[in-house]
Amino acid sequence: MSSVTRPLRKVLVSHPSVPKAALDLLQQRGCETIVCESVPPSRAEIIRKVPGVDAIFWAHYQPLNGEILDAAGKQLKAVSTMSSGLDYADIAEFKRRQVPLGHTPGIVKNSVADLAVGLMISAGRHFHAGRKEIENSLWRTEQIIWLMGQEVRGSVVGFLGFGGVGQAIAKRLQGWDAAKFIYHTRTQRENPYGAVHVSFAELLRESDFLVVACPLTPETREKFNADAFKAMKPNCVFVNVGRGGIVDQPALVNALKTGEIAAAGLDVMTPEPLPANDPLLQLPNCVVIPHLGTQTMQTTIEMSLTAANNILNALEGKPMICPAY
Ligand SMILES: O=C(O)C(=O)CO
Repeated sequence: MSSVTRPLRKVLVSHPSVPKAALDLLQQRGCETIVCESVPPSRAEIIRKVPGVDAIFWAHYQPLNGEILDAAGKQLKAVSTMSSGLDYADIAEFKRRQVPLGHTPGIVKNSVADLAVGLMISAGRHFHAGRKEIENSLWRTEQIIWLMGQEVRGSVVGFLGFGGVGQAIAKRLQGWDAAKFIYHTRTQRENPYGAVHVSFAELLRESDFLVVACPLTPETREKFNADAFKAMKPNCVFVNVGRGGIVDQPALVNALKTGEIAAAGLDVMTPEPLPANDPLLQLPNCVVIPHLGTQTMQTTIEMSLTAANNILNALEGKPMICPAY
């Protein structure tokens, strides 16, 4: 009996640190992986290596657009990112050319939600300001009222966006005795957490913690502007694990300086990387971390496997696990 060997399908992998598990999976399922070596990824290297590939494993946050699709060629059958957010991808261009595009939202929600809860507590209880007081020999043992924070117990926890990440945060906060969960999204979301759909104005007015857990879109860009911060409670702890562009950052700096809000915890900001002399870093009431949402090996490996499976499914004519459109 003669066996027919399928030609190897070529997959360009845009970064050399993609977990081996994903490369092994692609190779075991009949793909040749062409791995770009440059760190940070070099567009020139990608453009040089991408012509003629069947699929692209896009493992970094540079623009993923018509330029890359043109360089790849018309035989391209699948692209998957290794991220939840797709603000750097020209989805309209993928739709127009009917190139399947995948991403990894379901996986990231757990590690991002863990981090969001960490930011709620570290910002709400003044970890950064407290550390600075120690460094400046200003630990006030003589004071009773000093670095007073916001507890989750009895608080209204509000969410802009209540998809996978927002609901994973609410799940983690079950049992923390929040007064209620409220959220603002375009449409109401059935949810087991008793979270109530409210207008954006109510979200601003009522939240003691306000967590941004939505993607950056034309609708959400700079949604948190000077007017929004003015409408928030002075004790409000603002947390952003969505995207920096959802916030007018100078307005946030002003709100934190003037006490319009109490504190902020940011995993995302503008720009990334944030320059070491950025005003955000001067604020004692702002916890800033360098976009660590998915920085655990467990989640990174799972994201890479989901991206590989998105690609394999599309190459085998099946729907992607997490299609972007
Ligand atoms: O997966 C993403 O898009 C993230 O930004 C996780 O933090």
